Amino acid sequence: MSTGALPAFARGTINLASASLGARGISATDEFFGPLSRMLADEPAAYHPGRYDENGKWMDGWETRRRRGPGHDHAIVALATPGRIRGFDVDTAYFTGNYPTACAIEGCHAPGGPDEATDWVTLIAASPLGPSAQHFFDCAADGLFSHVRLRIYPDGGVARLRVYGIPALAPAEGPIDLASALSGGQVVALSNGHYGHQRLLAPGRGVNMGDGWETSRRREPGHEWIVVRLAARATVESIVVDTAHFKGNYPDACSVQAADLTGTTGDLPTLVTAASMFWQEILPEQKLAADRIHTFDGDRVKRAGAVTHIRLNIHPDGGISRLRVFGRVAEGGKT
Ligand SMILES: NC(=O)NC(NC(N)=O)C(=O)[O-]
Repeated sequence: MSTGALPAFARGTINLASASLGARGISATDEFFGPLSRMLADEPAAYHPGRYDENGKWMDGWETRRRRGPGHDHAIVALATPGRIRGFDVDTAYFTGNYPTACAIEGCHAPGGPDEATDWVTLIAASPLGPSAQHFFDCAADGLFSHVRLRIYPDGGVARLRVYGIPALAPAEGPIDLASALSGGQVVALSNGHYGHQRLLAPGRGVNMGDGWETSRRREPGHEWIVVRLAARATVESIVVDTAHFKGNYPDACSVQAADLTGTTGDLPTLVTAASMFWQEILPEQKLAADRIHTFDGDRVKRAGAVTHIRLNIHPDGGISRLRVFGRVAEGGKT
């Protein structure tokens, strides 16, 4: 089961198999005890001792029935976005008498969906699994993958599959959201993330107040901030700040700074944090309102040349559901 500690290969990646980022189960040989979709849930697997449904014990994951003949079960997952895969976590949390004895994983790049003619590449050769534990596998495969196929031998349950990778930046004619997690935008430092920050760059609108970045109440002078590495070096044209669901705790105002860190401090949080004190302001302080999408564009966003990082300041504290930073990729491209 999940301990929260991630291996080195997961650094700087996102979970490309995250349901809340858009990953989906495409097909499975069997889903008798637990549907494939449950294996992609973002939250750690749970166990409810007394919970049964019409098929048996309710288990938090994908679980097939006991095979009574040859063969093995497998399932195909469409990743949230195509990307480069760095590694996997095959988590058998709470599957103690019904975990598969081994798994293997293949990948393909088939944006329209795999079919009979699709070429699958082996990413993880058949490897043993144990009861109720995370199993980390690193993956050095080159190239982009849009789907993975998980094979389990011969049958059983997998609580969670996490696919750690780096999203590919899709080519675009006009401005794109360079902060989007699905393009490769990442939070690299922040002053306070007491109630979470992981969903600030997620696609779509927040479903509730837990779906964004929220600080604790600030009890001293100053303000809170968060630094985002953009998916590519780009010129910023507009900024969207969405306070969806933040009604009694939206920030009074926000401002944005930016910098081109190409070839400088990298993403070491302490260095980025110190340097960001002097970044140029591209959006001066703007008042915010509760539960609303704020679009800052035109002359309000100062043209600052190509930048790789932005810092969103919120005055003095509060919650932001989503941040979008629209711009055009500059010469030199991906950060
Ligand atoms: N106690 C169980 O979990 N049994 C069975 N599984 C479910 N989910 O009921 C099985 O055969 O693996």
